[in-house]
Amino acid sequence: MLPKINPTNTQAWFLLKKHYEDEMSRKQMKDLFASDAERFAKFSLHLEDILFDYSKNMLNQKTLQLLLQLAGDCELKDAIHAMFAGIKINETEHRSVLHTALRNFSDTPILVDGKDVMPLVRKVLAHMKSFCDDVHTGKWKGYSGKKIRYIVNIGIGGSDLGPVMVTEALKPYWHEDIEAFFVSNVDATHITETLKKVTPEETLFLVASKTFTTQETMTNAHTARQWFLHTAKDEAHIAKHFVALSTNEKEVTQFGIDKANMFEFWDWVGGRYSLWSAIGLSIALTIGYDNFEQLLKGAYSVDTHFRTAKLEKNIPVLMALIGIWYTNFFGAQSEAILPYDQYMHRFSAYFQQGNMESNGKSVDRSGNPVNYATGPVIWGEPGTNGQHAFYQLIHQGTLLIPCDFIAPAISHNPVGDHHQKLLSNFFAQTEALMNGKSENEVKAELVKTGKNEEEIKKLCPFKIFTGNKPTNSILVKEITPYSLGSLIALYEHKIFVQGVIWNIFSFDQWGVELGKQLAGNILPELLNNDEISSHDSSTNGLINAYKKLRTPL
Ligand SMILES: O=P(O)(O)OC[C@H]1O[C@](O)(CO)[C@@H](O)[C@@H]1O
Repeated sequence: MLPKINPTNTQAWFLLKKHYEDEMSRKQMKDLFASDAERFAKFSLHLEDILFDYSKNMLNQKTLQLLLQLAGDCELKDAIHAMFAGIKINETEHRSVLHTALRNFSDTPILVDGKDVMPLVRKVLAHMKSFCDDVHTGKWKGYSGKKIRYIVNIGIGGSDLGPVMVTEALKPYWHEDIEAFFVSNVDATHITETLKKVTPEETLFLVASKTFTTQETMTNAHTARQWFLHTAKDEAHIAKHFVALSTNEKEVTQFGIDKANMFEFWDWVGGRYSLWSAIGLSIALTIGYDNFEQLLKGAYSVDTHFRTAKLEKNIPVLMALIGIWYTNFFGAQSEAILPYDQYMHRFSAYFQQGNMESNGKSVDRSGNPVNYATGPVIWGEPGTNGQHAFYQLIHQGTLLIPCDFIAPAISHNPVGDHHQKLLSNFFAQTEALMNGKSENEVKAELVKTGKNEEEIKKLCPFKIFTGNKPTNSILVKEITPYSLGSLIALYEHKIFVQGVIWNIFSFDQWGVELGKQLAGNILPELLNNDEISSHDSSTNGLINAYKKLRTPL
């Protein structure tokens, strides 16, 4: 069990508030740099090929010491131990939280209800490996004897976003004979457009759903099945073209997928933490099993760091505490994740679910409403595109938006000076966000352009940058399966630490249920043209207008 401590009742919270009000709310980050030549060395950490620079934040040693005290007051170390030990910290669903077991390369057993889960984990990994080998070598053939060329993963949320993000981020590692597609939206356009690109004889559908009851996934899977049978005719051929990645054997067999073609995982794997499980089969098929294993190993290395490093040297802990500092003391409401790597273009979308489904909660672990802010809005786009879209607001808007900048030192596409240009923008942005541009600097610049005094006075306010905008910089040698695994695990553990301190349950997602329930009520109402009056006037009005509009002219 996790402790039930209201963080605002801790001594650390009180001291942090005072520290913010008396000291840090008035500090300029550039002064912190000017007064300490060692600031970068003091506030940055290395973990293998990853450099985490958190020096461009509104913090000093005292801030860190108080944030670490907060972690102590909220019994973070015990919570970390509880998660890794398989204690049922997902209390509202009475489940362990063990995505870390899926990438546990040690010999340590991990017990759930007194039973070691590691033999099961290894068994499924071995099944995934032999299946990948069979598909890649052509031993596994489609019904007409052709090799599998296309993988279509049908899933949504965690059963889609993780595999999409990882396969996109690792495109340079794709198996040369395999092309992967991902279908998630219940909008028929998604499956229709995908099916145009593949052939029934050469396609393997992976129906990825923890529950195997998710409306979007089941609808798309049935449509794919029909499309397949339209050409293949014989239902017996389904066994060669449909496999299931799920925890729900009963539903899988009911759908018509042979138990032998089911890759199992377990209720202690959260949907948004499931890419390491059988849900990662699309990843393993696309980049090869060995690369998938490297992804797991990169995450395992971070797990070890997270479990064993002192809190003050612990990167995910620091990432989490810095986030809490801005959310709860500066009033920041969102955080941007900005990868300067085009392949990582779905990284922020992936952690949008990771963070927001985990920590978008307003009831604490005792069931009471919280009296403090919890998870912020997470968003972002790859650099440099974002610079020409929304950075204006980050630089000069009224909202404080802490940003994470992420980039590889080595590009997979070393063409001309593209990568130097890309990284010059990364470094320039974090510098500009921190330093800003003062009135004197703006005036001096305008004088140089030959503007007169009146013009300068008029223009000056618009050209000032206050600076003091916080950023973390994460530099990675190269985006490889291993380093990507590490990066993902860093963010996963950040989310965990924040949930512990905010005294919320990070591993359930009751907030997605109501919409699903109501859609279930509304769907039958859309199947006829009767006028509806059972809802509020807006919902009735919209449904009735839709029924009129859909009638062909
Ligand atoms: O894998 P499943 O059971 O289809 O669920 C898909 C997604 O739906 C949710 O349960 C709710 O959106 C997510 O947590 C999950 O990743």
